[in-house]
Parts: sequence; C-alpha cells; structure tokens
Amino acid sequence: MFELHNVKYKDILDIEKMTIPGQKITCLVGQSGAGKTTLLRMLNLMISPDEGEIYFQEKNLNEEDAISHRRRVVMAPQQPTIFEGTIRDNLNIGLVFSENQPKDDRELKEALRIVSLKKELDEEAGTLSGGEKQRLSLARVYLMEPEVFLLDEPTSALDEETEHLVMKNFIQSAKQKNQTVVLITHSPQIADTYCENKIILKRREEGIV
Ligand SMILES: Nc1ncnc2c1ncn2[C@@H]1O[C@H](COP(=O)(O)OP(=O)(O)OP(=O)(O)O)[C@@H](O)[C@H]1O
Repeated sequence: MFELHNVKYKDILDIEKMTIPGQKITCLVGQSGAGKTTLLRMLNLMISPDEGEIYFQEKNLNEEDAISHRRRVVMAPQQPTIFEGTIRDNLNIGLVFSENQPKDDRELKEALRIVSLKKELDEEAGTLSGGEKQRLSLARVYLMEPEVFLLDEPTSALDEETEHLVMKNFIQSAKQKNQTVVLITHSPQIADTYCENKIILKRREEGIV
C-alpha cells in the first residue's frame, strides 16, 4: 500500500526501504524521538521528504493532491483536537471539513460504542476528561471511513482494560471494512495482541531497522 524508497527528512528519518501492507494492522514502534510521528505526517502529506520517494497504491505521493489524499488516508493526532460544541458537533466536524455529509445519530452512537465512550450526543465536549477526548477524536476519524487510518498513540491516556476494549472494537471494524491501520504504540501488549506487522524505528544515530 505504501512503499518508501531512500526517504530522508532533516536529520530525523533515513529509510532505505519500507513497505506498509494494505488491509493489515501495522504497528510503528520505537523510542521517543525516533521519528514515528514524523513518518505518519509524511504518509498523510502534511510534510514531504527532503529526498526519496513515497508511493501510495503505486502512485508517487508528490503527484497527489493533499486534500483528496487526506480523505483516503486519515490521521488521528497524538493530542486530540476538541472543538467548541457538543459531542455530536465534534463527531461530525471531520466529515464537514472533508466536505462529506454529516452522519445521523444512529451512526454517531455506533461510533461512540466502538470507542467505548458512554456519553450523550448532546453533551458539551469541552468538559470531557483527557481519555474521553482521545476516544472522541478516534470516533471522529472512524466516522470518516477512510481506506487508511494513521493513529498516533490513540489510546495512550486510557487505562489498560479500556485501551484493549477500544483497540479490539476498532480493529475488528477496520478488518470487516478491509481498512488499513498504521498504529504508533508504546505498549508491547497492544503491539503483540493486535499487530500483524511490526516496524521498529530507531533513532537516526543508531540506524533504522
Ligand atoms: N518539523 C520539525 N523540525 C525539526 N525537528 C523536528 C520536526 N518535527 C519533529 N522534529 C524532531 O524530530 C524528532 C522525532 O520526532 P517525532 O515526533 O517524529 O518522534 P516520535 O518517534 O513520534 O516520538 P514520541 O514517541 O515521543 O511521540 C524529535 O527529536 C523532534 O523534536
């Protein structure tokens, strides 16, 4: 699905060759500062490599339109962005920004179920806890139904039990819809339980595996 060749970015990334397969769960692991977030931002066309090529479905990413690429490949950032308004508004805002139709309440409730967030759609989002905001942000990208989810530590603020519940539901749904997931995680348990493919990034001075 993604193929990287001789990709270099500042003194952060130097990747000779990397393949991220489609319709699989790939985990991106490695030390803090190894460049995991930087790599996801590249796959989402928020930044471009200084050197080298990235192919998505055999097409060179530098020929792709960033806006239409981001409809197919959606990133959930490490720090959730919460907007003023209700949970309903916050769920639909990803669809509105990407010029898609908002979803009805039944679909929004299903998204909350997937991420184990037991809240009413009319509640204000601003008062949610950090872990609840993280799940709301994950539900927002779930609703966008992209081909690829790029998830940057999506459950880092959750207790272990909730983390497993959310990952299990989310990944089960992604598998049913033949979606691809690229997941950054610091949890060896999450990586061992859910990942079909593991990529280890090492800090630049130590080389990349
Ligand atoms: N635009 C930028 N310009 C310069 N340096 C940057 C830029 N973006 C990130 N960095 C640096 O690149 C390194 C890798 O950052 P990145 O956030 O990709 O790491 P990470 O592996 O995701 O880390 P963590 O696990 O802590 O989230 C860090 O040292 C960071 O400070």
